[in-house]
Amino acid sequence: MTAKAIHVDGLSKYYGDVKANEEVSFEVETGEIFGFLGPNGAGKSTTIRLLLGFLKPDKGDARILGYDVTDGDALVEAKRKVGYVPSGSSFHEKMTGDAILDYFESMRGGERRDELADTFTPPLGRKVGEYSTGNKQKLALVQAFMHDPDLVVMDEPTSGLDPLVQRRVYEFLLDETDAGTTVFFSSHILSEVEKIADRVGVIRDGEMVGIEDIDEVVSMSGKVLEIETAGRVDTSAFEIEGVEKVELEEPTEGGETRLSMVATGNYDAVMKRIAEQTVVDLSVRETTLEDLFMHYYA
Ligand SMILES: Nc1ncnc2c1ncn2[C@@H]1O[C@H](COP(=O)(O)OP(=O)(O)OP(=O)(O)O)[C@@H](O)[C@H]1O
Repeated sequence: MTAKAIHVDGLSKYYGDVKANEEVSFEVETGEIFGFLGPNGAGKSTTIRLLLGFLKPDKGDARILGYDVTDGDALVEAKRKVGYVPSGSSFHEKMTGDAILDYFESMRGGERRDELADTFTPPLGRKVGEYSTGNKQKLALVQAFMHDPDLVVMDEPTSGLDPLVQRRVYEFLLDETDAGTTVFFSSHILSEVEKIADRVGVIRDGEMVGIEDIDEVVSMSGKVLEIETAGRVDTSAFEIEGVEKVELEEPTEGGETRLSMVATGNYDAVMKRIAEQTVVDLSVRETTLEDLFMHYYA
């Protein structure tokens, strides 16, 4: 049986009294994009640093590409096949981008260096101290992929990038995973995870609170309906099978009532019930990870 790209079982890490990770378990399949989602301080960077062997776990197992990250020799082997984009890359400020890439190339190869420099265009001839945050991030991406790794672990990879470059990164990652590379990335941006990930793990207070398939999340959660009606409506009007989270705002001074709900099917019954009202405004949208996020964090 081939090893999972990432295998984490019961991983726990404490900084003194501070719980950073507790009993975190998940697996990432080869070729998938796994989004690791949570707000600031949830424990994402700690998991990533444990995965790359920068920190030792207090408890639990972590394997990347089948290699035990707590075994020094295995970790060295693994790192030849793994790329890493740290959070807020901290390259040596006095070195040029080219010199930094030379250094990484000497350690583990760089057969894709030129191609990636063309894709992300960091100003390689300049010293990193003169780089903008976005340029540092571009250099980090070239560095992480230039040895053609099997697995790339990224801590908030698109922070500091403008929307156009972000899009280029998303397209690049999707192409890479089509070609068999596995991508694990952390984010606190829900729309980003939703755009590119196959699955998402949600971390809260150091604990994994949910692992969901993106397609299932979207199809399971149905449509969000927001309605504004003239006059009062009671939430009981929408006590219909397949309608959930009916919320009512206080009527405005003009007497309009705003209602929102999530419909997971049975749309005909919902629409008929809506048609009984005097509808001033109506919007329908797919549920997003934002809604999922609220589900876990509310
Ligand atoms: N070196 C450290 N010493 C003490 N506490 C730490 C240390 N590093 C992280 N923590 C704490 O551990 C918890 C998890 O932090 P971590 O950086 O892993 O979260 P994160 O989800 O990556 O957050 P962010 O999105 O802000 O980077 C937080 O409470 C944080 O304050």
